[in-house]
Amino acid sequence: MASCTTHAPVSPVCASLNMMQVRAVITQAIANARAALTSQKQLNEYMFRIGIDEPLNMPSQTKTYHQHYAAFSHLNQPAAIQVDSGYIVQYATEQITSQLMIGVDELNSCPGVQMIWHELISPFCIRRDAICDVNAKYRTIDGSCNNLQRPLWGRSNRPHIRFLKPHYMDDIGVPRQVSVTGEQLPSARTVSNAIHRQDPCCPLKERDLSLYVMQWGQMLDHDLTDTAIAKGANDATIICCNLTQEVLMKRSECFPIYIQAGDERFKESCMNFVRSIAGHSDTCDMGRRNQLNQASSFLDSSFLYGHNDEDAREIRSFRDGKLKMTNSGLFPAGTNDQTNCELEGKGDYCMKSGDFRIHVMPGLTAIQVMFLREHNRLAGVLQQLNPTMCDEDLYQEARKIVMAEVQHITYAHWLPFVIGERLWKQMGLVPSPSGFCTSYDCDLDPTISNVFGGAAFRFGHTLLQNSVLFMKGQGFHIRNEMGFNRPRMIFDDNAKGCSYVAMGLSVHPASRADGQVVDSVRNNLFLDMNGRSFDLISLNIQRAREHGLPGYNSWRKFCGMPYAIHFGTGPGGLVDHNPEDAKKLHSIYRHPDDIDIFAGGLSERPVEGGVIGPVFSCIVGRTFHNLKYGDRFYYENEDSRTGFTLAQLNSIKKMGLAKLMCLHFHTPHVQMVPFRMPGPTNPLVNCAMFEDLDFSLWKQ
Ligand code: HEM
Ligand SMILES: [Ca+2]
Repeated sequence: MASCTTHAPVSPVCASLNMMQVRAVITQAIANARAALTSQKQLNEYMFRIGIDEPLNMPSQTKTYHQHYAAFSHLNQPAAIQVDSGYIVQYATEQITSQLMIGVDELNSCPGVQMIWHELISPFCIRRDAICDVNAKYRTIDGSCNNLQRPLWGRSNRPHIRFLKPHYMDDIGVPRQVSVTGEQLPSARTVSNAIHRQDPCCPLKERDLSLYVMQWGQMLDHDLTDTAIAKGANDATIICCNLTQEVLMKRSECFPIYIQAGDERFKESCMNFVRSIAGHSDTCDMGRRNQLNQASSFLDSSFLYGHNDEDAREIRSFRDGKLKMTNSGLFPAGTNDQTNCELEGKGDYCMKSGDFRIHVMPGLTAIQVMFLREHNRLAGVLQQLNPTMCDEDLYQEARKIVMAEVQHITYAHWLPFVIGERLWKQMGLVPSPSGFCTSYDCDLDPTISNVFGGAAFRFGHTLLQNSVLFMKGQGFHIRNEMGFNRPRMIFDDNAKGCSYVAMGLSVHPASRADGQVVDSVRNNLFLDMNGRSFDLISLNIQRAREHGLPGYNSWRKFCGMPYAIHFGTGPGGLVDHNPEDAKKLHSIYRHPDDIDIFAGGLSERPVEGGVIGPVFSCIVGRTFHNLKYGDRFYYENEDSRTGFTLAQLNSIKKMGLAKLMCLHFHTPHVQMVPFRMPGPTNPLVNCAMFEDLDFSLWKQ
């Protein structure tokens, strides 16, 4: 008689395994991983003690370029506690697969192996979980419980998702370093020099787009991604250069960038590069290395409100629904961190906002301040209308409106300039002109993908100019190097500096999106008093390799485009590149399969009306699709508990960046579309002409 229970057939590999032996191998691998972790920590402490690793510096000291980098790449507490478990899971996975000589996917398909693994790893595993209030009216801070069936989707401090299986040399976690021909890949710096060097003449301007397109992009990036990077003892910067080969081999988080002799900028042969920490899955499965995103994946203005509860609490005033704000309308100093910026003048301090990277460029600080002011304005008006509303409700309602404004400006106004109108429409990203447009699909995972943060959304680096346009008086240019992590410009003239920086963005053309990147970040990133600096583009290329991101050709296939089998621009080749760029790629790569995703993607011809090429547009478009359709709180969704009323929504849809600039940057007029340069088709308009929200609709 046939049995009613059906068992999945056990694969021949699983059936051939001796479970006693498997248990012994796993036990030993975990023990080895723990021992390796201990010796890593001892080595880190030693390197710190003997002064090789660089400590976080004191506020009064001038920063080195490493300390500037450290000020930008912060490890949050909720990520820091996962470092050890991530290390153990990854190290043990490597050992088990090599000992048993069986691939990780096959091992994971054996129920017996899985059972033993989970039993033995559980004491070292930090399992993630979330308890949801299904009736909650508002988003959580960390993004948990957005999807009520999968409450962890999109939460902060989880690994990225992968659109494609990673490409590691050992299939588990060793970065790609070898060409498909078997030779070494060109160094990331060599690629940067060959493909991304700025034409010495001048960064040509991008059509008529203003630098606001760039700045809005970085703000979005800081809403969506913040990859955790490994730190040494006491949060020191791990140093990977000038070490003996023996020590370097022992520092598993090191992946330094080799610089060829005769480099146009760097005399030394090594650029420091530290790997992102290994993050494990929610249940600590055996698996390939993946990286942790400290940001909440949703487009939820977490750059302002914080990606975790601790940060969110620190920036709230807990009075009248407002965020903490100084009399000059700036963020106040954090309670215990003055290391994330460089103090240059009397009264300078490092501001505390929802995202740690607020100071990296003054334009970013200004746009964050704009939303701080907007939040407090909204909370104030809501309180006037509804005097009995408590702090919590005022905070949440104001936050809900700010999040909707950011989503609206992003989807309705910013995206078409980036991915072009055709794709914007094709991918269903256009908000409806008025009314609801409910689009929620609970099966869509909105978690940010590795390739988005690790490569595609870094496209903004090509839009940068070499200077900040400071609109004090007639306005003047200040080199970017004077602005990295330095809030001085913002504090200038009793904090009016913030408006001078912000207004400069709207009248400063973006650099052309041609794959070339200005020297201020490609040669002089975080330039310090010793004349030392980084190349941001080398970091991007190396980062993608160390995250295991497959090469450009694999992403062409992912996007439904034909593989390039030669370096020509005709059929079967690099059909989305100009001949000069294809030639540059040919000059350094041995095979089209070797082309790094950042280099290949950024050097594509932009799609019509956009600033990025077809591959990056496909990845960015798909991400914003997931962020719209996979977000239960997306602003256009009709939901009587969590959404807006029809009239409120229509009022929000009339808001734009121009109005926000008028409200918060002391200006009498702004051009219609601040993402474009002012001109005959985009004239300056008196601020009184821009509509504000109809607040009567929020009277309860
Ligand atoms: C304003 C000047 C900017 C500076 C100084 C800057 C600097 C940096 C640095 C130092 C990193 C980390 C590199 C690494 O080690 O992997 C980074 C990452 C990144 N940048 Fe920029 N950036 C700027 C503008 C932008 C813009 C305009 C965009 C997008 C439109 C952007 C998107 C990104 C993304 C997506 C990442 C990866 C973030 C993560 O996953 O942690 N950046 N940037
Ligand atoms: Ca977010």
